[in-house]
Formats: sequence, structure tokens, C-alpha cells
Amino acid sequence: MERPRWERLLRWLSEEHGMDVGERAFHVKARDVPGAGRGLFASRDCPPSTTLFKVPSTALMNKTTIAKLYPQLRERRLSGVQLVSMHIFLHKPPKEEESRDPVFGSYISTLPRDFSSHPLTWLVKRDIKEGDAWERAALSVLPPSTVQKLSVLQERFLADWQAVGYVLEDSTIIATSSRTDISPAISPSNGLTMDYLWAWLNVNTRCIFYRIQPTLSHPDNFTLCPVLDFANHSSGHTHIFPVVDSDVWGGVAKKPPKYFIFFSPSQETIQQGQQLYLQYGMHPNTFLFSEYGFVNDVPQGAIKSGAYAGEVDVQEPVEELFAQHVLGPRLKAVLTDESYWGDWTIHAAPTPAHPSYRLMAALRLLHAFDDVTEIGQAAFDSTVDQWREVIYGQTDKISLQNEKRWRASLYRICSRVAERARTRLTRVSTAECTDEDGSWRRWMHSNISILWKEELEVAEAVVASLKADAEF
Ligand SMILES: C[S@@+](CC[C@H](N)C(=O)[O-])C[C@H]1O[C@@H](n2cnc3c(N)ncnc32)[C@H](O)[C@@H]1O
Repeated sequence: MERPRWERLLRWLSEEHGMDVGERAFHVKARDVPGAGRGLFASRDCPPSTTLFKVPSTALMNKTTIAKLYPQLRERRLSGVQLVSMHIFLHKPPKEEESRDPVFGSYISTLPRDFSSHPLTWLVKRDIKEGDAWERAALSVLPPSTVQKLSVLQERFLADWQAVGYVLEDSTIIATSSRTDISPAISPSNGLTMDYLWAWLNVNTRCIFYRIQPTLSHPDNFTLCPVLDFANHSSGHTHIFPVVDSDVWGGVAKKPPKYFIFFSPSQETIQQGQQLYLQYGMHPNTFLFSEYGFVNDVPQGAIKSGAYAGEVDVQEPVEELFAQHVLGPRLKAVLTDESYWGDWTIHAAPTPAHPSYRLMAALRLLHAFDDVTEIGQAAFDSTVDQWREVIYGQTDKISLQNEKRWRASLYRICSRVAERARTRLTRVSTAECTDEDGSWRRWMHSNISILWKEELEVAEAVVASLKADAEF
């Protein structure tokens, strides 16, 4: 972390927002972390439940604070992500210089300048014909479930860019930009798409849940928070506990608090110099890879032993089975009605390695109709009713035969997933994206191998559970 930028950030927080960044109230500092950009570290020993720092709500970038800067936009109703990313885009710092935004410039200057290693960058560049051979090769060796997640992310990005593009047609908005390389006459071009992607990825990789709207699940309930956003993810533990949600909104006054407060763990003493992690969520690697551009390290043998909660999305091979079944569309309709269509996964932990309940439910239904080529509505409904009794918990199985059949089917699915992973691992190791010494490319290449290793080891572990007749 460039020291002057960190110091400028603290000065801005203190002078413009009244934040206490003195020794008695502020116990963190940012430092470079090899392989993870920058990270947040304890600047002194902290006993349990120490208030690590308190960020004034005026210094946060979210829908509430940014909307105030664009009074002319009230009617246009951009979403929180669109509005905050548009603001960052309009105040993108020139090259290695500082952002000239008079309001949030000191904060925007601390954001990462480059997202070349993020796989969404490879996808967007490929589609505007700017991708290079390495990026195309890397995209071509990703697991299908990761490609699927990236495509959904790309759709979200493009929809946001389109919405922001309309707003930028208003010259009074462009006129607020502190950039010298865009003017009211701009038209969306590839260069600007990449600039907007930079702003959008900053929002997507750095935002944290923050209640602005009363409805908990409202998509605008997030914020960018200076200082906190230097915290890296760890799958095992978290050292930073934000005060959020009901703690704040439970009372009569339904408005956000003056400070966003962060505590240290209640049961643990933090040592000076220790990196402070924030668990971004219990996300599988494929999600971390597509949304954040990194994966959890998976120690050797940890999937097999269940010490690492490996997870594999098997939507693709299972959908294929439904597509091949003569009653496929009717079965899909039943599963959709009961909210059991899709999101089918297998897991290494807790042991024994097992399919998700959703996957078992889908396979039970599919194999309740084995050997059926034609069926009347009454007989179809009666079999579906038997299946419903299982998912409603009224009985534990449709029949012994059905149990045997769906387990055999899961065995075949997992064997295929494992076989594909073995082949792909070989392909990844010889792909054109293996090159580059010590750069992020080598690191991302090894992240892609980790995704495939996880597919292989989790699928093998479920095969072993099935062979051992494990109960799920
Ligand atoms: C909220 S930011 C954390 C601060 C960031 N490292 C920085 O330099 O500004 C999230 C980003 O940090 C990186 N990151 C977070 N946790 C990581 C980890 N455990 N390993 C590698 N990179 C990580 C990823 O690039 C992710 O998109």
C-alpha cells in the first residue's frame, strides 16, 4: 500500500468526516500482502471485543451518500450499484495519479487501479475483441459451472453499463466528472466500457452489507467502506465484526447510525501485526473465483478428510439427464413449482461426502419415472404425490428401488465429473495459459487448477461414500 495514499485517506477521514484515527480509537493499518494485493493488519494487541475502528456514515460510498451528489437524477432511479459505480467511473484517477473528485477523491485514490487478473475482465475483453491469447485460453479451460457464473455476472455488468450509459447522455452528469479525458460529447466506446468495468469491479469486490432500506434483502443494502475494504477473505475465520442490521434498525428510529462500527472477536485476543480477515461469506471457490477473482487455498488431503468444505456444482450433468428423459419438461415443471429445480451440488463436508438435499430430491423424482415412456395424468400425479411425501418429510423414501436407482445415478454423475476433471487437469497443465513468470497469470493458472482439483476430489469422495453405502 502506497503510504502517502493511506495517510491521505486517514487525513480525509479525520478532517472531512471527524473520524477518530488516533492511537486510542484506531487499531489497524493497511499493508501489501503477496498474492492478495493489500490487506488489513492490527496495529496493536487488541483484547476481545475491542472497537477496531468507527467509520462515519458520511465517508461511506452507497446509494444514500452518492445520490446526494446528483440531485438531477432523482427521477431516473439508478440502482445503488449503478449509481456508485457511475460516480467512481466519473472520477477515475488518471494513470498513477490521484482522483480529482473533490468529495470522495481521497478514498477513490486508494482503490485498486487494475483488474487485469479478474476473469470478468477476460470475458468482457474477449467480447469486445480486445482479449489476448492467454485470456482466451484461460477462459476455455474453466469448469462449466464457473463459466456459467461468469456469464451471469457479465449480464449484470452489461445491464448496469447500459443503464449508466443512458444517464451519461445527460450533459449535466458528465459535467460533474473530474476527468479530463471525457467530455459532454462522449459516446460509449470500448475504452469507456473497460473504465466502467474497473469502477464496477471495485464496487462488486469491495462492497459489504449495510442497511439503507428497511427491507433486509433490498439490493441497495450495501456500502463501500474506507479502511474496512482492505480486509482480505479467509474461509476459516473472521476477525472483524461489523455492527449491522437489527442492532441498528431494531429501535424506533428507523434510520442508519452515525458510524459504521467494527469490533474484534469476542473470544480472541488479536496480536499486533496479525492480518485481520473478514469472511466474505461461506462461498464455494467457483463463486469466489468468478465474483472476486481468487480462490481459497485447499490444503493437500483436506477435501478427502472433510477438513475443507469442498463443493461442486453438478447442475450441468443433472440437467442433461432431465433433457434426455421423455418426461423431462413435466418433471422440470414439478421441480420448478416446488422450488427444487437447479442449484444442485455435492459436498465434501461434513463427512461422509454427500449430495445436497436438493440434488437428492431431484434425482428421486427423476428415477421415480425410470422406464416410463408414456403415462396418464392420474398415474403421473400419484407418483409425484409419493415424491412430495418425501420432500414434505412425511416419509423417508419413495421405495427401496427408487433409493437404489438414484444412488446409482449419482454414482455415474460423480464418476463422470471426476473423469472430466482428470482430463481437464491435464489440459490445463498444457494449455497456453501456463506461461509467465511470477506474474498474476501464473497465479490465476494455479487457481484454475485448484477449481478442477476440487471437482475431482469432491466427486471422488462422493463416489467413495456411495461405495461404502453411506447414509445421507
Ligand atoms: C475487499 S478487497 C480486499 C483488499 C484488496 N486485497 C486490496 O488490495 O485492495 C477484495 C479483493 O481482495 C483480494 N482478496 C481478498 N481475499 C483474498 C485472498 N484470501 N487471497 C487472494 N486474494 C484475496 C481479491 O482480489 C478480492 O477481489
